[in-house]
Amino acid sequence: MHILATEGLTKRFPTVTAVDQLTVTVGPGVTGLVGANGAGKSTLIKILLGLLPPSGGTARVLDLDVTSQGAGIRRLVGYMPEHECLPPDVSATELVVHLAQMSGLPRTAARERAADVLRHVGLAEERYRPIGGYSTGMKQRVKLAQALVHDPKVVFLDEPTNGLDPRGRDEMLALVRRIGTEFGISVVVTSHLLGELERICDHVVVIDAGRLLRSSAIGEFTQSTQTVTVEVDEGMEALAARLSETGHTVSPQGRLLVVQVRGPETYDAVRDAAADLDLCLIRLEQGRHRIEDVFREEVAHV
Ligand SMILES: Nc1ncnc2c1ncn2[C@@H]1O[C@H](COP(=O)(O)OP(=O)(O)OP(=O)(O)O)[C@@H](O)[C@H]1O
Repeated sequence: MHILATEGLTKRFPTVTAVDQLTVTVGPGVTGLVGANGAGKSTLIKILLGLLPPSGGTARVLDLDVTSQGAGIRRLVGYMPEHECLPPDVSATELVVHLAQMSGLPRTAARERAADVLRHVGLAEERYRPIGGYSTGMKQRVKLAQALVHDPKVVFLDEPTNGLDPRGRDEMLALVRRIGTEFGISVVVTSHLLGELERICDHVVVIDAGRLLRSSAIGEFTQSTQTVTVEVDEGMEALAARLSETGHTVSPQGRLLVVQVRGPETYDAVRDAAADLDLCLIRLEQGRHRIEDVFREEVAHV
């Protein structure tokens, strides 16, 4: 079953079309929703939660319609909003227990469940202190805990690494990945940093100015642009010429030669060319374009 499916989904604000004829489906697992600031990620999430009515098109989450079944969707989906929205004068425990009760759990179960999720997100003793004194990283964890407390099937995490330092980012990304793998909850996570999502997602959806740019499994993203880096002690020009003759695209980078991989035969071609030319092959290293490079190329072609 699809986690979500949209068809021609559109959201117009008075001066901007934030989501523009978006047709996309997302399956289970960890999915990254990538786009620059203002691309329409938050607007899309709010529509999917049934919090913002679309101007056109349709969207379903867990097979529920966003315009008529929003409450049903919010029972099954957890939401971590982008911006800070936490009350400063209550503790994380008080807030998360309260929200667990709001979602329908009796008090004892709510307390147990809140303690569990706060532990999972890495908030220990500090959970009893008022949130106003927390660091940004701790506040992000509280937002994540409240998204998980009603045991959702899916969570929408809007820029969970926002405002975090590099270590905080790494920890948050690892946590997001664990939610998808160990907890078995499907995740839709947004970021404007493509490199981040590459590390933790199974699937990536790229949007630009509200339009779908690409939706594919992480492997497909990088496979089509695979390269191999070759280093020889000398004779790089001759090797480059020979590989070009066999139809390969090569580009010298300093002492290295980067060859576009067309298939397994590319590795044979490099080996054979080096042997024919009697070159000493020092390095043959598989490289992949990062999603960021793929994204740049696709934007350039739009
Ligand atoms: N309530 C609103 N009224 C008018 N315009 C809005 C509203 N909400 C969003 N927008 C506009 O819609 C566009 C998409 O905004 P959105 O917040 O969805 O982007 P985003 O990809 O989440 O970016 P960011 O990460 O910066 O939040 C932007 O141009 C924004 O200014």
